[in-house]
Amino acid sequence: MSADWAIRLQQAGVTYRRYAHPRDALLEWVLRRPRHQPFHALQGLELVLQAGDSLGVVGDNGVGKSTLLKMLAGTLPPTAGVCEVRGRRSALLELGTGLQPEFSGVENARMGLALRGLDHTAIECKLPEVLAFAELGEFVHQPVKTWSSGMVVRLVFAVAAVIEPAVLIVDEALSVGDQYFQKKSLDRMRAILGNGATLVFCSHNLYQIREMCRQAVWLEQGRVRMLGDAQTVVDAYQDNVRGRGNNVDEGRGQARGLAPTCSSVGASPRACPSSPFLRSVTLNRDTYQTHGPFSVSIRVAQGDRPLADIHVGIVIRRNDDIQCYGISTLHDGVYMQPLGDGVLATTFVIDRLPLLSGEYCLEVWLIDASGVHVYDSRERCCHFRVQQAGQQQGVGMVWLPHRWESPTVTLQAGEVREHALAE
Ligand SMILES: Nc1ncnc2c1ncn2[C@@H]1O[C@H](COP(=O)(O)OP(=O)(O)OP(=O)(O)O)[C@@H](O)[C@H]1O
Repeated sequence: MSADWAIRLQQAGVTYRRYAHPRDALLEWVLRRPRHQPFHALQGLELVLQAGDSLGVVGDNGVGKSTLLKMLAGTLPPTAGVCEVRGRRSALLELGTGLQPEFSGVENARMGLALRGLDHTAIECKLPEVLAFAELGEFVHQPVKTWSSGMVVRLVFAVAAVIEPAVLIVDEALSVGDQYFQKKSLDRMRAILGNGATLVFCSHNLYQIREMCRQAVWLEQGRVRMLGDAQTVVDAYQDNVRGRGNNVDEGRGQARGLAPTCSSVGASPRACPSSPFLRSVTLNRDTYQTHGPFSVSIRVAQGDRPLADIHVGIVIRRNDDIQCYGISTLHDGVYMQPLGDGVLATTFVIDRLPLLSGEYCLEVWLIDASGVHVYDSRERCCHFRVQQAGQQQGVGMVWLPHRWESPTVTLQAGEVREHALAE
């Protein structure tokens, strides 16, 4: 094992005490007799994370992800085994953890920095940076109990991020921030990683896990089901979820609910309603032929974002929810073209559509240059039908390029079967 480890778990576990009734905890303490059931939230975790590495944590609800992050953050000691973390750690856990609701934002920021080991001089030095990052304006002087959850996460992330931790631990909390702050936070996390810190990141947004993390761990009922490179682990987890017939958030969760889908507003099957960012997604027709041309026109508002920071991702999905294909301008290395008036446009073209008969729809995302942040999205929009000429094009979902190889046989009339069998 390399000496450069930042996190080391050896048979680590956490067992909670579960009480049938809240008063049982008090009675247990007073009577000195157990009145709880032990619940093993984490068991036998073995993990070594090298300094500078990044680990995503995935798994269903209630499998122990937050418990693991709390243990790594030091707020919940393991009840079994060993959990070691090297260097200054900073954690963004459940929303509002450690905040004093009656204190103002500034007072909470000071307290947060002190809890992370900064002395008075260092706190006063870092405080302006925290406040500038959080961008809360005059609200920082108000008690945090009057804040929205998005404002709370701004302050908590700012405190967690500005101290340049050796180990940064981020739980799902980021998802309550607005789009602007989510992007800012993800960019900051990348910068911290780039400076050599170690990251542990838990999210139900698997796209973000894939993009942010080199490794991932999949937890199941408090145990490690799989540990390895993020792509492999996330793919395996998604396969497992799909196998159970559930939908899994592949990364559009952030943008979910931002705008109505076509079907929900009863719009034309070929065009999606506009929104501030994704102005229009338009199909040139509503029925296509297998091997015929297919194109989608997309227009977006540039806003104040640089051209290089605006990319479009597109997914074709069949009506049984199978994702047929997804690609983006980012992955293809192309940029949208300005049309004037702050509008950018591109057309996604398939010259010979390989899809076979069926009903399909589109998903379109507007993403940034890191590929992590989603500015806007449309889900299950622009429904269309594909018709194939007949069985000669095959059965299934998609026509695959193919050929049949067999020895050349020259057959004479009347000797078809004998000759073919002799071969
Ligand atoms: N303080 C506690 N006392 C008893 N049981 C707890 C306590 N905290 C969590 N648990 C239980 O431990 C298990 C793991 O909880 P945890 O919050 O770590 O799951 P999670 O994977 O983060 O879930 P989610 O994705 O829903 O946030 C759950 O069954 C939960 O009910």
